Amino acid sequence: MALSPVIGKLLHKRVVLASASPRRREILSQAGLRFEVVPSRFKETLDKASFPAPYAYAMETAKQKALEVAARMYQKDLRAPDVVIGADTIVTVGGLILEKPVDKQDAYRMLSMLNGKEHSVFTGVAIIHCCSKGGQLDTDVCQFHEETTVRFSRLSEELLWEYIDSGEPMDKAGGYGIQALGGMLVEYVHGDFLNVVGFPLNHFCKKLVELYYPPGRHDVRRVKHDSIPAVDTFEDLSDVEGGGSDPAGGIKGGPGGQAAVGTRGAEANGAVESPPPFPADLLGLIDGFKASKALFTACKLKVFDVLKDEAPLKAAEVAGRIDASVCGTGRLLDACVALGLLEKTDGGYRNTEVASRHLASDGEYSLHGLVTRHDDHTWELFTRLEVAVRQGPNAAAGGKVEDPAQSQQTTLQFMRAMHGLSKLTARRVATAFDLSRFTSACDLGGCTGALAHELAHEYPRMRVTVFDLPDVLEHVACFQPGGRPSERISFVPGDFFKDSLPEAELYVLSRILHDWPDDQVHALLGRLSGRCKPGGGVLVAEETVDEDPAAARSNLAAALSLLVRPRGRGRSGAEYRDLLEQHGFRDVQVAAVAGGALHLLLGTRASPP
Ligand SMILES: Cc1cn([C@@H]2O[C@H](COP(=O)(O)OP(=O)(O)OP(=O)(O)O)[C@@H](O)[C@H]2O)c(=O)[nH]c1=O
Repeated sequence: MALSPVIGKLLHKRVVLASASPRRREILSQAGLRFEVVPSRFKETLDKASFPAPYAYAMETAKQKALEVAARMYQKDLRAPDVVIGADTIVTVGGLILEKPVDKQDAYRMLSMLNGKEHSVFTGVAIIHCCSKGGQLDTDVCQFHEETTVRFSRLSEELLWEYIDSGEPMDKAGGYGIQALGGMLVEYVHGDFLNVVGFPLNHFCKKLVELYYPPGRHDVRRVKHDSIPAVDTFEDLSDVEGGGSDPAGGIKGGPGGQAAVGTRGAEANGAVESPPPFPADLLGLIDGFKASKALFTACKLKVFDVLKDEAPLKAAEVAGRIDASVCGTGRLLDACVALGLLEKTDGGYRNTEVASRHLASDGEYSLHGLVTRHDDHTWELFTRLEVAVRQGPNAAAGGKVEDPAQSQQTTLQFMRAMHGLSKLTARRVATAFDLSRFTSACDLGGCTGALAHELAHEYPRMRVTVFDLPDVLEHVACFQPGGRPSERISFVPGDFFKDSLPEAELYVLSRILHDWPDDQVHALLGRLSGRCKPGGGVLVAEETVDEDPAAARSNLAAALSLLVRPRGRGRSGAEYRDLLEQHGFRDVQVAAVAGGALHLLLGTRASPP
C-alpha cells in the first residue's frame, strides 16, 4: 500500500535501489514503493579528509553508488531506469567516521568507541533522475542527509564480545544493528529511527514532495512553509490538485526537454494519475463467502480425510477417491492450497497440520461436524440476514423453529458440531475457576459429555451428571473416548424445563441460555435456583454480544447468528450476571476464554432471605 501519494508518483516509473542493504529494501518496499534492486559496485574509498563534514562524505558516497548503477545499466542496454536511489550510512564519534567493520577486532574497536557515549548516525541519500540525451546518459541529482543521535549504555567487555560473536555487527555501519540485538545496547535515540537502520524514509518523502510538487505550482498553503511540508500533509497532495510536475520531464534535456505545463496535463507530462490504494482487505472480505464455501465443499467431499495420512496425491487420484470430476477436484484442491489448508508439492497435494487436526472427520479435535452443520444449516440461515436486520431478531425463520431432534440425522449432525466446539473449549471452561469445592456437578444440556469429561478429569473428587433429551443421549456412545464414559460420569435423560433436575452442588449451563427467550430463561434459572442448595454454584458459558469494540470482530459471528436464529437472543455479559443475581446467585465471578470468544460466569447460591 502506498500511504502517500508522493510515493505513488514513483509507481509508474522504473525505479532502482542501488543498494545491497536488506534493511533499505524492506523500508522502501514497506512504504509501498515498487523498485528493482541493483547493488552498487562503487568502492567506498573516497578520501574522508577531503570533506568539510561527515554528512558530505555520506552524501557523496550515496551519489557515487547511484551514479555507478545508472551508468552500468545505461551501458548495458542503452536505457537507464527513470530513477536510481543510493544511500550511505555512517556512524561518527569523536570526529571519526565509522563504516562497516572489516573483522571482529574492528567491530570491537568500533563498539568500544561507542560504549557509554552519544554518537551520530548520518545517512546520505541520492535520488537520481535519468534520461538519454544525444545518445548519452543525462542525470539530475538530488541529495540530502539526515542525522540521528544515539547513546549506548555502559557495556561490559563480556557483553560486547557476546554481541560481536552473534555475527550481527559485521554488515552494519558502526558495528551494530539498532533494529535487532543491537537495540539492547541503546539507551536513547533522538531523531529518525529508520535513519539509523539505513534509510531516512520521512525525509525521503519530504524530498519527493519538493521534487514533484514544487512551490508555486499549487495552492498557497504549501508555498507558505518553506517548501517542505510536514509529513502528515503528504495525504493532502492528491494528484487531482493539478498534477505535480515530473522531475524526469523537467530535468535538463528530459523527455520534451522542458518542465510540463502545470495543468491537469498528466499525460502531456508523461505522468499517469496514481490509482487509489488497492483495497486488498476489502476485496478479501467481499469474496469471503467463496472461501468458506470451498472449505465446506472440501470437508463434505472428505478431501481432508483422503489426504490425511497418505503420501501426496495427484488431483486425479483424489478425484477417484471422492468420486468427483478431475477438473473440478483440481480447482478445489488449488483453492484449498490458496487458503492454506493443503500443501502442493511435486508429488501432489497433502493436508496441512491444521487440516489433519481439525478438518478430517475423525480426529479428537475435529471440526468437521461444525463445518457440515454450517454448510447444511447455517449457510441457509444467513441468506435471510437481510430479513432479520429489517424485521428484527428471530423473524427471518418465519416462526419456524428447527427442532434439533427432528430426525436422527439432524440430531447427530448437531451433536457432532457441538462436540467439536466443546472439545476445543472444554478444558478452558473447566479450569477457568477453581471448582474443587464441588463434589458433584450437573451439566444441563451437556450433550456428548465433552465438558463433563474435562470436569471429571480436572477434579478427581467430582461426579458429573450429563442431563439432556433422550433423543440426544441415544447417540452419546459414539462420542465417548475409548467408547465408554468414565465411571464418575453418568447420563440422565430428561427435559430441563419439565423433569426433575438431578441433584448437584454445581449446575453447568454451557451454550444453553442464548437459545431461549427471556421467559424460558427465567423459568429454567428459577427451577435451577430452587434445586441448588446454599453454597452451591452455577457456571454459565456463553458467547456474548458485548459492546466492547475490541471484541467486536470475534463477537461478530455470534451476534449475527443470534439475529438470524429462529429463537433465543443474544445477551451481554452484564445481562447474564443480572439474570444470575435475580435468581439468588451472588459473588458472581467472570472470566473469558478462547480469546474472549466465550464468557464464563460462576455464581454462588445465597441462602434464601
Ligand atoms: C547503524 C546501523 C546500520 N545498519 C546497516 O549498516 C549498513 C551501512 O552500510 P552502507 O555502506 O551504508 O550500506 P551497505 O549495507 O553496504 O549497502 P550498499 O547500499 O549496497 O552500500 C546498511 O546496510 C544499514 O542498513 C543497520 O542495519 N542498523 C544500524 O543500526
